[in-house]
Amino acid sequence: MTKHGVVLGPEEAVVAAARHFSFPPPRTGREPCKKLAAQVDLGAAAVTGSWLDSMKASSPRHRLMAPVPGAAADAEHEDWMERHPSALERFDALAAAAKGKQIAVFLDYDGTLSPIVEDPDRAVMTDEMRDAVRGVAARFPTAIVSGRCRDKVFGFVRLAELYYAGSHGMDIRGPTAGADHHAHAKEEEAGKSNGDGDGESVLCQPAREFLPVIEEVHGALVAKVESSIPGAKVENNKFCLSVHFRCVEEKAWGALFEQVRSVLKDHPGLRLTQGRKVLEVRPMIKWDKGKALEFLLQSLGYAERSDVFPIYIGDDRTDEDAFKVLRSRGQGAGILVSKFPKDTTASFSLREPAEVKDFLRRLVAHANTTAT
Ligand SMILES: O=P(O)(O)OC[C@H]1O[C@H](O[C@H]2O[C@H](CO)[C@@H](O)[C@H](O)[C@H]2O)[C@H](O)[C@@H](O)[C@@H]1O
Repeated sequence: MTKHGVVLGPEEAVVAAARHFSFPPPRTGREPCKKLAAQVDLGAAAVTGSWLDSMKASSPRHRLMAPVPGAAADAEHEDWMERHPSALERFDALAAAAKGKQIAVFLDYDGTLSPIVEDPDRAVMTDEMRDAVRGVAARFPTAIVSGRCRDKVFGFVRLAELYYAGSHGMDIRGPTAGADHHAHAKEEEAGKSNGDGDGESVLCQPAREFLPVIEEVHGALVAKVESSIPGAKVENNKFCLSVHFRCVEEKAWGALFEQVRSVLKDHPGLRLTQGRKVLEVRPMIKWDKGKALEFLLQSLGYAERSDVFPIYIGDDRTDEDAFKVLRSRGQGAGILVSKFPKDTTASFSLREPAEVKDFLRRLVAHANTTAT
């Protein structure tokens, strides 16, 4: 067995059974949260009002569910936690479900490995979190799957042994150092490499042809939105763009949306989606974090295997595409990072990045005690 063929340990199914916990938690049909599409097509929902509602709902202050007072809110939260239990509290059950299987770990960045902050350029990761991710990567194939430009997220994480899927999975690259579990990926690379001129080998860039239009729209958005809406910030994520409104007064959100829409109306090849206080401009291709997850599983040689246990941890609507892939494969565990009840396909929850760090450490500790 390679050091990554670690088998997670024994017995905990008994504990899970004692708690009447099924894995993954079933859909009950009583999910009360307001339905929020992970991605909303601009053309289909080109009504400022509905976008504004959606933009407000991306703020915890506005919550994602109809507001309910006091005790009712507590009951609602409890009900949500029952359907999306803490991955830390149910760690033993999770480990039991992974027993004998090859674990692979997929991690979103913002809101998962680093706390959400006002300035996107300052969303740094702590050294403790880096150590935890390093520990996981030494045990299991590990990938960062982020909306950020790949270089930028690498700049934050700085671990060469990981896979990186930047630009919402539209820019995937394998490890540049220190891993022995990448034989399959290397083979894939030979067939699919798509050099980007920087001398690095790239595994997958399905939106390459959109680079010029993304550049053009970036310039137009900076000129139009940043200059007229105080606090707005346009971030170039290479194959997609982020228009941040975290620091924009709420009364200007409608104007910001209208300006973005006016720039995009001349570019039917692009679509608009939404994240946490951010509008995301993306190529109109069928590619998202879920596709990136499938691509990575395929590259690792895991796609057809039933003894694989992918763990995906993310906090945002765009991570739902990956959670859905796990649900439809009936494999692994999706873990949503959120303090608030949200409509999600994830099976488990963690409250914040600090809990993600604890979970990753626990995963490694457990692997260390059960490794043969
Ligand atoms: O997929 P992710 O790694 O979660 O990236 C999604 C977006 O994250 C960043 O924006 C978010 O985090 C910022 C820093 O905490 C925050 O200021 C912003 O409001 C959030 O939306 C990043 O800046 C975007 O480019 C990513 O698309």
